[in-house]
Amino acid sequence: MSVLDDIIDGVREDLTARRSRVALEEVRALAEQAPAPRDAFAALNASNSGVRIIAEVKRKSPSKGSLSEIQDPAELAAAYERGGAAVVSVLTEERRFGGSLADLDAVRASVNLPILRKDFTVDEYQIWEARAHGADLILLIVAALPDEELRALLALTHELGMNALVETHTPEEVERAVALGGRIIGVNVRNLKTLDIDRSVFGTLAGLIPAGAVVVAESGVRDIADVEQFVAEGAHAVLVGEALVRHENPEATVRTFTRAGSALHN
Ligand SMILES: O=P(O)(O)OC[C@@H](O)[C@@H](O)c1c[nH]c2ccccc12
Repeated sequence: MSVLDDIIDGVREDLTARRSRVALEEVRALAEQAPAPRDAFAALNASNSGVRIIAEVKRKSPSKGSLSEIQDPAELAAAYERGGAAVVSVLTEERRFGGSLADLDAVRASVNLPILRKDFTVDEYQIWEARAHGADLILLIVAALPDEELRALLALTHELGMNALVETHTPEEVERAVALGGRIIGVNVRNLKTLDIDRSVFGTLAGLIPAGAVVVAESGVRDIADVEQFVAEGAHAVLVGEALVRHENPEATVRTFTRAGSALHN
């Protein structure tokens, strides 16, 4: 069984437990009362300067264990916003990433930016839940689900006025993401089946994504040189977790990364 399959099994179990506490109808009612979603596509698409940074609140990971003792996700997210992040990503998966919906709530209350609820989305319940907790963008991992299910989840996302970051790792997955109508397409340079990083995957796959889509490079950014490289290879936005949560000054790091692309891009 791959790491991805294993993570998804845990996600489904946790989902069953949440669903028995809060019924889908209740979550839908909360989603309908939530303030209107922010336009994450527009936030990521503005292309007149620099690279957009999607700054992630990430406590731990299956490959590295604990990354940082994040005492206050709200304060971290506020630092990302001050540094010029375009979107804040909040990992809500609990077992492997140590996240929660409480982290999402804390971040929603502290920033004005669009928020990505970063989780292994396998069920429409999670999309209603994301909206109920104020998220504007959700993650759909192409490797995790067959096309019919992805299509239904993407349709619900758009119906609720949200956007999806459609994540790929192979040329076939990019083809599927494009055929499904993904407007924000991510290339994760980490293979979720093995957890190995291969930064060269980004350049190979970015060229397969048609104009009009927002192209996001995900994972493996260590420093400004990595950001520059992804931008030179066609990234409009770069999603960064570990390098920010480990840094003593996340605000300054986001600011530096944001400027990294401006000389190169268009
Ligand atoms: O910490 P990093 O290497 O900067 O990576 C961030 C982000 O890309 C990574 O957290 C991620 C990308 N796709 C995912 C899917 C699920 C969970 C996590 C992820």
